[in-house]
Order: sequence, then C-alpha cells, then structure tokens
Amino acid sequence: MSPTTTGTVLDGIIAGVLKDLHERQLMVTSDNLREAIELVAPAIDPIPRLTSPGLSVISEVKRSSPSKGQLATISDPAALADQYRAGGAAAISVLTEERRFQGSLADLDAVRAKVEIPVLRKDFVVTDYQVLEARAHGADLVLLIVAALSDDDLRRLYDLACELGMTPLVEVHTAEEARRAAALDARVVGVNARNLKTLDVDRSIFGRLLGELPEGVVKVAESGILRVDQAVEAHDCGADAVLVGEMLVRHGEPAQVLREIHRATV
Ligand SMILES: O=C(O)c1ccccc1NCC(=O)[C@H](O)[C@H](O)COP(=O)(O)O
Repeated sequence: MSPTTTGTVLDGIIAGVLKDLHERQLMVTSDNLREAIELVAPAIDPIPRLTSPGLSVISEVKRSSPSKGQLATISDPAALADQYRAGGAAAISVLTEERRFQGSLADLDAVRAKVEIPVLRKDFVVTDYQVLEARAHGADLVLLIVAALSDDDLRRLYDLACELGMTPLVEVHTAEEARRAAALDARVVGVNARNLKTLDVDRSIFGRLLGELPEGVVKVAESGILRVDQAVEAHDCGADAVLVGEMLVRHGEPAQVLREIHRATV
C-alpha cells in the first residue's frame, strides 16, 4: 500500500501514523481485530441523525492540532462526549491520531462505552487494518480523506467499511476530489475548509464545491467553524451537518452552543 499524499503536512502526519500502526500490528493482528468485531454491537446508521431537521452537528473530541497546537485539556473524553450528546449532537467525532492530535483508541473506547449515538473514528486511515480497528473499537463511521488515497485504495477501504456496517465519511477539499467521492457513490461527503497542504482555512470552499456533490448525498461542512453564525451560514449554504472541534472544546458549556445552533437552524 502506498498512499498518495498531496502535501507536506499530510505526508508528515501519515508517516507518523504508519509508524504507530506498525507498532500496534505487532501486538494485535487483523485476525484478532476480526474476532473482536464479532463481539461488538452492530454499527449504527448515522444518516437519520445527520439529516434530521435543523443543522446536525458532528461534535469532535479534539485536544490539539497541527494548525493551532494545544486546544483543551480533555481528561475525560467520555464526559465531554456526554455533554455533546445532551446538547443534541448528531454524532461524536473522536480523533485517534496520537502524535499531532493527542488522541487515542482509548478515547474512542471511552466515548463508545458512554454514548449510544453514532461515533466517528477521525484519523488518517490508509490501510485495511485501521478500518478493522475502527469497527473493533465500536466506531459507526470512519473518515476517508480522498487526498490521502489512490482511487484503488479509496474504493477498497470504502467497500471494507461498508462491509463492516460502517458509514464512511468521505472528505474532499477540491472539485477533483469531489468528483472522486461522487464516483464512489459515497452517501456522506465532508467538504474540509482546511487545506491539508497549507492548513489555511477557507469556509467558502463548501459553497463552491456544492455543485460537484451528487444529489441526495449528506453534505457535511468541516473545519473552521468558530462561531454559531458561521454554522448557521453553512446551513444556509446547503450543509446538512457541520463537523466542529475547536469551538466546542474551547467553550465551557458546549451543550449550550449545540442548542443555540439547533434553535437557529430548525
Ligand atoms: O485541525 C488541524 O489543524 C488539522 C491539520 C491537518 C489535518 C487535519 C486537521 N484537523 C482534523 C479535522 O478534520 C478537524 O479536527 C475537524 O474538521 C474540526 O475542525 P475545527 O472545528 O476547525 O477544529
């Protein structure tokens, strides 16, 4: 497997991810993961929640990031996820990448054990093993970043996730990537406002790529939403859902923010 990467930031992140992955594979085999998958509850279909009235919010457990550094001390990710649930989050996104985001599979386990709403494994998934891991740790959705994958890998990982009952969130940032997502027949597509080459954020990209997304696909505006009015703007522009990290983890009362977004868009 040789992931196709398009920028130095993404290259660097994936290089670290592959090193950590190698360590885990020495301890837990793919067969072990397949055995574990037999024992976990079936994946939840997130689409009803992502398309319910008003703007749905995929609420992220995010400690740190390459663009902003440390964002929040999250000692109890399950408690944070529960606040999100109480505020009406459609799903919880859990960053599991360790080096740059200070996430972990333990965070995913803790959140999964706490909430009964859909959970996204948010990572840089480039191998079958990581898709198996996501399901074995109870994820309902898995992120596939088009810029990080060749067409063959994207198709194979997409099909594997679906075969395991999960819903891939297929992330794009350019018109060409949007066309590649459309060719997959992806049911849920995220338009990332953050350029993973430069880390620049441009929220207008969502509106510009809208015409490239197939009718009927669940449209998620990702990244850079730092105020409620920016979430409302994404809704007005046609987003079914937003994926929000920083605004929620920096706010003392994230459930209030989620309720405000719901009130403003329902
Ligand atoms: O957040 C970053 O700096 C980042 C850098 C490189 C690759 C991915 C990155 N973030 C992952 C995400 O997709 C965001 O955590 C997510 O969309 C939420 O973004 P935000 O609301 O801006 O925290």
